Amino acid sequence: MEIVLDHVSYTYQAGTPFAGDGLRDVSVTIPDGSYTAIIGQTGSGKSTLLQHLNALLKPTTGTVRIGDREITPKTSNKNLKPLRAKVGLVFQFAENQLFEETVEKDVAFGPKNFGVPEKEALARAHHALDLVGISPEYYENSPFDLSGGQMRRVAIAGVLAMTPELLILDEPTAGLDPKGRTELMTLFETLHREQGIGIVLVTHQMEDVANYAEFVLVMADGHLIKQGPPAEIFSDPAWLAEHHLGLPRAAQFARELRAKGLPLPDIPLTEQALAAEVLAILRPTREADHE
Ligand SMILES: Nc1ncnc2c1ncn2[C@@H]1O[C@H](COP(=O)(O)OP(=O)(O)OP(=O)(O)O)[C@@H](O)[C@H]1O
Repeated sequence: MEIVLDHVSYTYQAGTPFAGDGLRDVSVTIPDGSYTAIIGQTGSGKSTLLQHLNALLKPTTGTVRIGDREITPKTSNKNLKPLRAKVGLVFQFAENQLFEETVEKDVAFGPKNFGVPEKEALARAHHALDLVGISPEYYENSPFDLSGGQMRRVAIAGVLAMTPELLILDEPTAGLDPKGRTELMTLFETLHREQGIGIVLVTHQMEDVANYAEFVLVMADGHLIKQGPPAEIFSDPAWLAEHHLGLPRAAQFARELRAKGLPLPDIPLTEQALAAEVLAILRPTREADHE
């Protein structure tokens, strides 16, 4: 599902002395089925932008088109439910939204609330739990007895049980350990690749941008200040630093190696790509040593 923002601005508490701009004149297209990352320093408008992608917030001015639905400042809140099922939003610390007595009930709640018959809702819940790696032995447990990482997975299963076309993720791995982070990011990548689910990811982790995103939006002070593929976004470290952003570790390391004289042809963004480039340089040298 394509999403198009056309000159969208959003003001929190508009018309009060506490009014503050969340978004300022943002125009952007998020292509159908893409994997898009949104980066920017704290308070730059990333979460505000995300909430426009499933009409949780409506623009103060401008329009948002989500698939074939147009959302304007005047759009009524009625009939937005089907849209929110198609565009699943995983909030920061999603586990805080768990509330049911059992894991199974929590995940089935969304589809049931949407009028899906009990049996099908449970089948969807089981499928979603399987996708996130929660095995049947946990179905009858209270979600609150699980580990933090498992709770997060159950909350994500709740969103997946709605069979969304697009998954919006607000720092989904915040607070998880490295193994939990990798597992979740791999899950999203698999959903994207194998099921064609579009992903919009807000992250402060430049490695995740380099490893997974096809397209990047950079926010600053409510404005969209740059957009493009990761290689383009990460091509100017000085510009990134100006906006309190950094390079992925592999790119930083590659620059240091190059400064020390290693003739790297490109600045790779991922550890895998860096390893391949370094090996390609070392291999002929090693072969020569053996002759
Ligand atoms: N509920 C609110 N009421 C008033 N102002 C808000 C509210 N939520 C956000 N803002 C303001 O809107 C601007 C954008 O905030 P937003 O949360 O979208 O930024 P962000 O880039 O997601 O930040 P972070 O990385 O910390 O999550 C900030 O100036 C923020 O203070």
